[in-house]
Amino acid sequence: MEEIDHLGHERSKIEFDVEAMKIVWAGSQRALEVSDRISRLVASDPIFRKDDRTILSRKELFNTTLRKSAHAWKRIIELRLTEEEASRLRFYIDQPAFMDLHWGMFIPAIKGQGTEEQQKKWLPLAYKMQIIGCYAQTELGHGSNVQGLETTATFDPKTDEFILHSPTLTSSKWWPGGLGKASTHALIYSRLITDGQDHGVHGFIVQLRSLDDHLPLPGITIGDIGIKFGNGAYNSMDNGVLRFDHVRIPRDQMLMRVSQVTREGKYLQSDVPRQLVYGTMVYVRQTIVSDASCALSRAVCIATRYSAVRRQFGSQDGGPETQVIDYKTQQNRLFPLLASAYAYRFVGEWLKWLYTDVTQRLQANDFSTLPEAHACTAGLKSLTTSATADGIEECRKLCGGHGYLCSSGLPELFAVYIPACTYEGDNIVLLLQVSRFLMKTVSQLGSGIKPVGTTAYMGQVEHLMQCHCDVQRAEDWLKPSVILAAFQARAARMSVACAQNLSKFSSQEEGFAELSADLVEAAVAHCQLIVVTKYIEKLQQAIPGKGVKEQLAALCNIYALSLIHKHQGDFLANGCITPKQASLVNWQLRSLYAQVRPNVIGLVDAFNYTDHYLGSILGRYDGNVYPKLYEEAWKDPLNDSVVPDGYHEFIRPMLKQQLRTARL
Ligand SMILES: CCCCC/C=C/C(=O)SCCNC(=O)CCNC(=O)[C@H](O)C(C)(C)COP(=O)(O)OP(=O)(O)OC[C@H]1O[C@@H](n2cnc3c(N)ncnc32)[C@H](O)[C@@H]1OP(=O)(O)O
Ligand SMILES: Cc1cc2nc3c(=O)[nH]c(=O)nc-3n(C[C@H](O)[C@H](O)[C@H](O)COP(=O)(O)OP(=O)(O)OC[C@H]3O[C@@H](n4cnc5c(N)ncnc54)[C@H](O)[C@@H]3O)c2cc1C
Repeated sequence: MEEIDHLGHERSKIEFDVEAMKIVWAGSQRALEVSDRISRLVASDPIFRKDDRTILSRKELFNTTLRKSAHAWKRIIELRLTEEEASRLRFYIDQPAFMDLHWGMFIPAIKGQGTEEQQKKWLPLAYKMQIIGCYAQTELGHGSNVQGLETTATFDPKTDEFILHSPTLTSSKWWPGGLGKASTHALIYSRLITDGQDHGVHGFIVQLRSLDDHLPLPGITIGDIGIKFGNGAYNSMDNGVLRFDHVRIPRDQMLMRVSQVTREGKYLQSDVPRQLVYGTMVYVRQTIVSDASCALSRAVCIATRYSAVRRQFGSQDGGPETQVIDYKTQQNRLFPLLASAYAYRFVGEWLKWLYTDVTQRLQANDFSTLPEAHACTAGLKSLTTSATADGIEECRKLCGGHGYLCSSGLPELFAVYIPACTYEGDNIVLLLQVSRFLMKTVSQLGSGIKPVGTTAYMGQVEHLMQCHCDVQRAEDWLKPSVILAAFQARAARMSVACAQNLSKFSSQEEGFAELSADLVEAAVAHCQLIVVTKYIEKLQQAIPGKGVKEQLAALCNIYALSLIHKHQGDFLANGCITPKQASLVNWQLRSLYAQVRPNVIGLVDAFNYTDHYLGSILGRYDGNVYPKLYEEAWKDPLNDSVVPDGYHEFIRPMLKQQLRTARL
């Protein structure tokens, strides 16, 4: 039977080159080719099916994680996939698994904090999957406060070993992904004690389970922490609990790039900053920003396609009803999310560059950009994950009732995504780190230290404190210089106001505690400025393809102006814009929505997601929603029998009881 493209009419209206946009989204022609090939490979392999996830029991679900991971590894070897291809393969399999932590944290931690010798010993084993590693930092009692961790690693000079111990219940490691059932090894973050002295938290490679029978090694208690939010979803991951009872490991299993313990038990601190022990978190936070663009684009793709298929009200003379995507309220909720997905893509690309740059500098013992890298990764991780989590939920609502069905793909996406607001640093805790960095920058303004990088705008603080927004007509809001000036003035004024208020407290600490809500808002304003700036810089590059740059520019304006609208309280209260200018923002937004409306299906097609990856009937490429929803309903196990199990036990006696009561 010939397949009908129910979105064909929409696709015929597209005014730009979708294939060229796919390259922009993927990052390069080669990245697109890899992504396209690997996503199809996954989609065509029955072992990677995922449509049954929500009805599997926890054990069955975890079993599919093991099966999929083993099969993926087999395919990686058979097809001799590169590291990039293998990482795309895991991405498109789209099932949280211990492998994510092995490749995403265990290996990067050894690379970042291990000496050359340690890397030579451990990395080949990890690359060949001869050991499986996880990242065990968080404890039952402490997650955000890393300095509060309680696990101890006490050096025993007699045997040249560390003794790992969990002295309290709250020191139990709690949460690490892959720890519960799969990992053989872990990177354990624990307090280093030598000669009775506590040197704070350091990383140690510890074997947890036998490589022969997978049983925990002596002194180790280990298990899964239990079922988490949402059916299926993150429950494919074995987040674990772990306790040590005086477990001994050789001295050379402490990661020694930042500091060392000698054979004699002497603690040596090299001249690299101690914060490098936190380096893996910086690396992962950077990847989480790009991941946010993936999760948000996925939800937006589903909501956009479905909004073009769905019709409700507005039928005249028997004609078709209105596509819900044509309601201005739908556009006002959906199009800023589409724009955010693109914005996060570009800021994610830039952050990757920043991270590579800081890593190269660190190799050369240049630590000058580390504080900025920490602030940017922490802040952008926080900003993008919070907005993405909210955005996925908004997309569910944009799909009306059907969005609540698991077959829409949105409930599972939401459940899997939301912990991103918590893991790798609670979003508020991370924003407070950004505000600390901003307050330091403001305090140094008069000292001759010139702010650089993402805080360079603070160098013009005097101008930014009193400048006026140059908007007379709605179209003036399309000028990048006008948008940037407004965002810079808002960010600078909010930071300066916080700094001035902080100075009224007797101690910095007390001021920070009291003003933390304002400080968080100032940090958000700064991070939004970074995203807007990086998007505008992206548009200054050559971008080939008919109409591609125009669409990206329209989305950039939607991103920036919808933020001004949403946060107009900030912009107005700080005098960055006038009420008249705020209302012109809305006029301009409506006109931008009209400009992108014919192109939105093309803009989500450019994500190049297969139906398998999207995992959504509402978001199907062909828009054939209703027959497939109808078909899917019958697959539910409840429909295996016409009369439900339990009818004779529960329903029938109740009905008969009612009959008797009615007769009385
Ligand atoms: C593949 C995805 C799957 C994800 C699976 C999830 C995995 C995980 O969740 S792993 C566990 C992640 N845990 C966290 O993210 C914990 C969050 N907490 C922290 O990162 C830190 O404890 C802190 C940053 C919130 C505070 O650290 P603390 O040592 O108490 O630092 P201070 O606030 O006193 O700051 C001291 C100084 O250090 C700077 N700094 C802090 N972190 C970093 C860093 N990562 N890199 C560079 N610099 C850092 C901080 O800015 C301070 O600087 P100064 O103000 O100049 O003194
Ligand atoms: C799905 C998932 C996977 C995870 N995977 C791993 C893993 O692989 N390895 C690992 O080590 N850990 C992992 N974690 C743990 C994770 O990193 C921590 O949960 C996270 O860092 C938050 O710490 P917490 O749980 O201690 O939160 P808490 O700090 O207890 O936060 C509770 C509340 O207190 C607030 N709060 C805390 N401190 C402050 C402050 N100073 N000022 C203002 N408000 C504050 C927070 O904003 C939050 O609202 C995972 C967590 C989850 C949910």
